[in-house]
Amino acid sequence: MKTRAAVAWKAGSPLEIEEIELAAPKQGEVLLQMVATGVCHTDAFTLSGEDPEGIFPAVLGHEGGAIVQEVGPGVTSVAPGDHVIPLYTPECGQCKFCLSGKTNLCQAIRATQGKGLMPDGTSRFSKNGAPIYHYMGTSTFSEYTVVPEIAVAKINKAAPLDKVCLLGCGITTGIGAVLNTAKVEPGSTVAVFGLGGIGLSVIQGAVLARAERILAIDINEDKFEMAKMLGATDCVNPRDYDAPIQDVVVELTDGGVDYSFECVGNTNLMRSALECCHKGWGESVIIGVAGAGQEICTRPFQLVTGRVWRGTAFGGVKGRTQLPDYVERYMKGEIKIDEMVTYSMPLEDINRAFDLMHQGKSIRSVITF
Ligand SMILES: NC(=O)C1=CN([C@@H]2O[C@H](COP(=O)(O)OP(=O)(O)OC[C@H]3O[C@@H](n4cnc5c(N)ncnc54)[C@H](OP(=O)(O)O)[C@@H]3O)[C@@H](O)[C@H]2O)C=CC1
Ligand SMILES: N[C@@H](CCC(=O)N[C@@H](CSC=O)C(=O)NCC(=O)O)C(=O)O
Ligand SMILES: [Zn+2]
Ligand SMILES: [Zn+2]
Repeated sequence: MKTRAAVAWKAGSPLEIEEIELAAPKQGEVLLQMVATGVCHTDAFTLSGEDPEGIFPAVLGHEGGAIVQEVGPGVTSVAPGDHVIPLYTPECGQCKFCLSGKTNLCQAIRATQGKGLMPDGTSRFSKNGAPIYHYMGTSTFSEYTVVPEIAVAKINKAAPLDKVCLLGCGITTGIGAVLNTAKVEPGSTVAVFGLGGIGLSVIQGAVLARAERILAIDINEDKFEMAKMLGATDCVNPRDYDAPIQDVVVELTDGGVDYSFECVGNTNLMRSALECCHKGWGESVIIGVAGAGQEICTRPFQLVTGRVWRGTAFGGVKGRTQLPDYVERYMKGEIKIDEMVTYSMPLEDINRAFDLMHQGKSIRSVITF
């Protein structure tokens, strides 16, 4: 069949909207009709050429809300008409990682996913006979996409797909980082570095965890209003101070925070986030994704004296078993999504969504098909 998609032909160039070919789902795969997709900073990161796994041409996008159109042979857990969120972190339930009880990082199809291919080692997308690669196993910047069955979470049909698509990455990642990865306790002091879709969702998570103090840190003060609305108790712009931001936070919090979260992808900020943690017990969670060749550093003494450095992907959330409940919590008003949608636009305008993100003017843009 044909599908209208935003194709990333090469790194650093705008996406091009065009009709491309999409082959039918094979064994264990499903064909999805995309209803909406968010645009996450990770899409921009890969498009920029900084992602060591970036491969072109590709159909990017990983924050989708979709309807199952057709299922391939052997698919039993979803049927045409089901509403789903595609998962870039699948859940097979059978691999060593899924069975460990220690991680959400299912590895059943990770090798082929990282090469832009379906589990059988081929792509379903093509143009004039030449392959176009998948992205993160989801490729949501297309009216139709094919994904593995283990990479969809079936959700409540009553949920608006143009909102809950954001649970496909940003909002779940931020909330999950607090609840699953850091396991923030009531009464804690939390610092959040970077107030985009991820950082603001960390604030939501911190509120759900009943943190007492939540410091929201960003160089773009336009983000402070939303941070306060979501529950931040203090907003801090590092540019207002001469001292390094970690020293400022330590001073403001009587020795440092219990938990910090880096939500930018800046390795200097990752160091600041670690070093603003309280001696003896403070824990810092890296969420931001940094480019090829970049490395983190700190004095080992920071860890010797009890600070802990962690990282998280998709907030440690197991998509097929846990994401449907995130949707229910949104439906009950416990998780805020509508407020995070700054712009909605058709696929034709998707490059504007990237521009708005780079200009710091959007939390999330949602593309509707
Ligand atoms: N680990 C995971 O599973 C996931 C990781 N990510 C990663 O998380 C990061 C954040 O994503 P997202 O929220 O979508 O990105 P956004 O671009 O929406 O938000 C980043 C925010 O950080 C601000 N910022 C930039 N530099 C600094 C600085 N030096 N100090 C403080 N704030 C700063 C930006 O300001 P401005 O407005 O001026 O740009 C912006 O407000 C990205 O690296 C993304 O790739 C995303 C999803 C999942
Ligand atoms: N491919 C990159 C790193 C990209 C990355 O870390 N992705 C996150 C999700 S970011 C979502 O917006 C992730 O899930 N990582 C775990 C994984 O297995 O990819 C690189 O090679 O550095
Ligand atoms: Zn993302
Ligand atoms: Zn698995």
